[in-house]
Amino acid sequence: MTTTERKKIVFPSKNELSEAMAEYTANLSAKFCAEKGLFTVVLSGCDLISWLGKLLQPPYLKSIEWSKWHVFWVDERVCSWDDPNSNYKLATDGFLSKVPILNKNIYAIDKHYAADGHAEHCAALYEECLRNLVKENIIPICPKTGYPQFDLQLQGMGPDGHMASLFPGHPQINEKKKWVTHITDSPKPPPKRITMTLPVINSSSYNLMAICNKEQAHAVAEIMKHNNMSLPSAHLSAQVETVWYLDQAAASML
Ligand SMILES: O=C1O[C@H](COP(=O)(O)O)[C@@H](O)[C@H](O)[C@H]1O
Repeated sequence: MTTTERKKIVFPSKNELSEAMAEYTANLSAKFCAEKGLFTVVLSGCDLISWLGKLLQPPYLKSIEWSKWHVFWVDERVCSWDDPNSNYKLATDGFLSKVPILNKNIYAIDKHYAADGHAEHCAALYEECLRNLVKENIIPICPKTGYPQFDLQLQGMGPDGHMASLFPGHPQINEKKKWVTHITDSPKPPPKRITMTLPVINSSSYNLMAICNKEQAHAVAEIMKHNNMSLPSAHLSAQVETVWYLDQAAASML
């Protein structure tokens, strides 16, 4: 089953949205840890990490089985791990360093090729890492799509409608062969990035898109009201549930 239906929930503010996102993530963590003994969660960058801060508070900090988490990035900037642009650094400083997730279960971009700016190598190595985890039965292959099936992906959207590092008018959105691809001319800096491809994103069991800003309101309306498929985020779907969490500002043009 692939659900193309977009479930939408509008929250009064960022605070309520963050609380709901924490609860959603914690519930899925409990479900998947009970069912299969692990939870694969894919992070994006930018604002999302600060919203995940609620997971660092009670009851989640103690109740979540952090040692069963396996953490990935839907996209990453090709730069050194300690560069302020790095999604890995953002997540590590703001979230991962504050919870007892095992280091070996955190799957970052290759440190050296990233620091040297080799986008294509970084994408190939990240895909190889995913393929190895499939062999080790950490990530299953989705029987319906044939791509790796993560439990939960947490997405964000830019004002131009991009998600991950899939930008409007750029060819990466059409990639079907690779699991991870690269871009060297991203319209949003930095230009070199790697990104999971759309079939991998949409093979996820659950996809949660969280948006909290009026800058994104126009793109939200283009997608929700006009189904404008030229915006990459309009293509987001999932195998079980696709849910869009918006604050009032992001939903202001609906
Ligand atoms: O550049 C990126 O932007 C998107 C959207 O971020 P947002 O803060 O505008 O929601 C993000 O999801 C992605 O991971 C990041 O690399």
